Amino acid sequence: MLKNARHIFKLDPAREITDEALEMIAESKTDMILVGGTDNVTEDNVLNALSRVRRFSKPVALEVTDKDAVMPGFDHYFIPAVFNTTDIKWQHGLMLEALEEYSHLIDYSEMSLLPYLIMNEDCKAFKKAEAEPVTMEMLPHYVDMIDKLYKTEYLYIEYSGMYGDPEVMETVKRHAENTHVIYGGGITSKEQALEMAQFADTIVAGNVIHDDVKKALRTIIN
Ligand SMILES: CC(C)=CCC/C(C)=C/CC/C(C)=C/CC/C(C)=C/CC/C(C)=C/CC/C(C)=C/CC/C(C)=C/COP(=O)(O)OP(=O)(O)O
Ligand SMILES: O=P(O)(O)OC[C@@H](O)CO
Ligand SMILES: [Mg+2]
Repeated sequence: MLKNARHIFKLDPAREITDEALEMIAESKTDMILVGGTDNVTEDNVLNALSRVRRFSKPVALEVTDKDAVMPGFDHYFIPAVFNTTDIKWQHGLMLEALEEYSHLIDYSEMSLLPYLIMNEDCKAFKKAEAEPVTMEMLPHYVDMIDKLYKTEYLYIEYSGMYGDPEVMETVKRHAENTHVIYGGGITSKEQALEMAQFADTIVAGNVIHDDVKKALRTIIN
């Protein structure tokens, strides 16, 4: 489902969105809605987001950032793994804890690993995941490692909250030969969406749906 998506809206369950705005998002030409956020993600607000989005036919997936805020009903589940972390717990430690507790509930056919490189040093996810900066010198090595050694299905280049550097994305595109590249961060216009879509297989617009839904709709490139 993500493999065929060119454009995704990320809905933060911890942020407000009106019914009218949600309907505009869900009935738009975006390929998928991904529910996820870095903090204050709870069982209650994820359930609320799911039940509101489920009134529409748009595919909806959950990006799991808290093992206790997962529930049946999503079309797919993405499990983030931060590759530029300084603490292994953000790459697979918390995942193992979740598996230890919930393995009896897990259907692996509906879950995918979502490897992250978090580029915006000021964003919440960078701080939470105890990430370290990825320099231009190291970037090709990170991407080669993920693409050619780990051979992961996906690679998410995360600039959450700020528009990213096209030069970074051009380097990512050159080195990611097989992995499906997702770009997210600061997209608020069609021009930005088109620019990043040159380098990424999928682009994600998040905060703009909560800030200005009409602007958000203009980021759809499908
Ligand atoms: C019924 C059913 C399906 C049962 C499944 C059972 C179950 C509980 C399975 C759990 C599976 C599992 C292995 C879970 C692991 C969960 C886990 C703890 C993963 C670690 C998450 C992680 C690495 C978080 C770090 C931060 C991060 C990478 C976040 C993602 C990016 C993101 C959402 C950015 C946007 O954040 P936002 O809040 O919008 O911030 P801004 O201020 O910048 O906008
Ligand atoms: O919220 P924005 O900055 O659009 O970023 C989208 C997404 O990459 C966040 O995980
Ligand atoms: Mg956000």
